[in-house]
Amino acid sequence: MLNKLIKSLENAPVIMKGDYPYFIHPLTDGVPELDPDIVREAVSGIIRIADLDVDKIVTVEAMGIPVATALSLAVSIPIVVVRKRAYNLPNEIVVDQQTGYSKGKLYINGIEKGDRVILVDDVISTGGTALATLKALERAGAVIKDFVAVVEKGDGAKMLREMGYNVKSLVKIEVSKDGVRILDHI
Ligand SMILES: O=P(O)(O)OC[C@H]1O[C@H](OP(=O)(O)OP(=O)(O)O)[C@H](O)[C@@H]1O
Ligand code: HPA
Repeated sequence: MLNKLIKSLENAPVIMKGDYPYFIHPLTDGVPELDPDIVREAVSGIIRIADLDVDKIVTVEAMGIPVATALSLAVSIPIVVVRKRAYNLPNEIVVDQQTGYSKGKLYINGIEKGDRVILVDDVISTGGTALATLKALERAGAVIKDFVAVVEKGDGAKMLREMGYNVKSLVKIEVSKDGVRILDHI
């Protein structure tokens, strides 16, 4: 079911960002080109495992957007994009984001108290982005029904599960300077 996604992950090049082994893949980088079949596989997988009894799909710019958009089209649920720039609207929520290779701020608008949401992202790695986003969603009063990452790399998902969050993924991988290894998939 995830044939093309898995094959493409196995063949993904890895570059070092300092000490951080970074895999480059069409779904997580838009590079070199994103085969629509891979997006379809990801969306079918999410629909298979996710709780989609929600009012809004939340994703994080930039590379959560392609998969969240395709999911939104398939299930007719609107998207809220967590942005990396301020709009200074009333009630905008600002949180710090840290990944394995970058630091910044995330800005959340468009979540009302009581909104039932699913968070969808292309990758979870250190869990820094997801944790910041989940905290912001809690501050906004959202009911977080589910969180699905297409690719799970490293220990971030485990950390969030230990904190009590419901974290799902389609493919679990190990990344080293020598390449990507598939550990598990749905
Ligand atoms: O679990 P973490 O270590 O936080 O990594 C996961 C995040 O990293 C990537 O985003 P990035 O901030 O690189 O931005 P991009 O989507 O614009 O590439 C990815 O889209 C996730 O949001
Ligand atoms: O290694 C990675 N590759 C692509 N996107 C990512 N987001 C976090 N880590 C990675």
